[in-house]
Parts: sequence; C-alpha cells; structure tokens
Amino acid sequence: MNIQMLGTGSAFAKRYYNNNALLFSGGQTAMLDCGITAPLALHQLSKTFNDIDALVISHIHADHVGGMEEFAFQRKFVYQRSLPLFVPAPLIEPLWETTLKGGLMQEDLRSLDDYFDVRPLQEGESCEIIPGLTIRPIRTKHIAGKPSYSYVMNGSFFYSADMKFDAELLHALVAEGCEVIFHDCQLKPPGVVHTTLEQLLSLPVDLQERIWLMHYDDTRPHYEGMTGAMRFVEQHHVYSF
Ligand SMILES: Nc1ccn([C@@H]2O[C@@H]3COP(=O)(O)O[C@H]3[C@H]2O)c(=O)n1
Ligand SMILES: [Zn+2]
Ligand SMILES: [Zn+2]
Repeated sequence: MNIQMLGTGSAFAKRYYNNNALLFSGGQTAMLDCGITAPLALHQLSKTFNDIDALVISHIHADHVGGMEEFAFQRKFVYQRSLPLFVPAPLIEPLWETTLKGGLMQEDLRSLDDYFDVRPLQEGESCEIIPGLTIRPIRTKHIAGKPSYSYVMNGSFFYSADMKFDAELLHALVAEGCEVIFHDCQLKPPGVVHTTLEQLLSLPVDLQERIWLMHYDDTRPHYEGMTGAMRFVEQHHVYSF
C-alpha cells in the first residue's frame, strides 16, 4: 500500500492543508477524509474527483468532511459516476442530517444514498475498500458525544485521524503487528481533544520509531529536531508500507 497526504495540517493550519490522505493499492485510489482543502489539494496534484475509487471518513469535523459536498456534486453531475463511501455505521445518519443535507438536499435527491454508494463499516471488522487494501475501524476518543474512528490498514498500518492520547492502544497495536503509525500531533499542550507531542514523547523509543506525526499546526518549523525518534509526515510525499 502507498499513502500520500493531501495535507498534513491541523484544523486551523494555513500552511499544510487539512489532514487528508490518498491510499493506493491494486491500481486504485481511495481517499481517507475529504476536508475543506481537499478539492484544491487534489487539483494541485493534477487529479480530479473522478480519479478516486472509494472514500473513507473518520469523523464529522470540517477538516475531515468539509469537501464532501463538492465531491458529491462533481460525481453526480460532472462525472455521473457512483462513489463507494465507506463510513462507520454510527456516522451515517449524522453525516447526512447534520453536515451534508443543507447543501445536497433537493426535491429528487433526499438522502446520502442518492449521492453515494454507502458501505457501512462495523467497528473491529475488516473491509476491503480497494483491491489489496483492507481497513478496520477502531472507535477512539476525540470529543465527548462525537463518534470518531481510527483505522488499521492491512493489519500493519495505523492511522489515528483525530484522537486523544491512548498509550495502551498503541502498545496493543504494536503487539498485534502494527509496524507503522501515522498519529495526529498537537505540538503545544494542552491536548484537550488531540494527542500532544509531549505525550507521544513519553512513549518508549522503539514505539516512537514507528510513529510519524501529522495533523500539526503552522508552528511545525519550530519543532524540527524536537520530536524524539518520531518523524513528521510530509504533504505530497508518497510513502510505501
Ligand atoms: N471541544 C472542542 C472542539 C473542537 N476544538 C477545536 O476545533 C477543531 C476541530 O477540528 P479538530 O481537528 O478535531 O481539532 C479541533 C480543535 O482544534 C476544540 O479545541 N475543542
Ligand atoms: Zn482534525
Ligand atoms: Zn476532529
């Protein structure tokens, strides 16, 4: 599997774009989260929404779903091609009712199914989203009352999306075979809804060596050389795992 970040920034970052990813496997492309900056980020990679074969969503914050209205409209009216939307079951109703309905609702198009080929994901169950790429959602802590999911891919790659620090989970993932971890990282404490750099630095070095930092704010240049054995994920770089 290859992964290329459309952006690596926090929700309010202006230099790094929203923390969204492209996943490549078996000749197909999946997008993991589609935030406000995703349409421009795709364009800057000379890609269009027609180049995407599947969309996966982690949770309903605009830096992760704010580009979905354009995605839906373009696939429906420009490319006239359906899009498999892999979404944890508890997010399906709020994704439509609280996020997309306002822009997408019209007389003849009244539900998420009218725009997407909705494929519900169940927590803990693996699902192949494009050839050779399976994802397994894990519900992780982010904000009270707001379901949020991280993903294990092909059993060996963990993508946190947005989550509070959970050392126990990280250790358990490594024990079950996770080799690489892309983790959100709030550079400056307190980490009320995210994991802070300080918390990640408390992990043993052999675990830090597996961790790549993403979802960081515009102050990242001040933290070069201050991340222990952890590396920053770079926007647009293609990583093979
Ligand atoms: N209870 C909350 C809710 C949100 N936030 C901030 O808003 C951002 C929304 O996107 P995010 O990437 O989850 O990061 C959240 C916090 O910066 C926050 O700090 N506290
Ligand atoms: Zn976020
Ligand atoms: Zn969030």
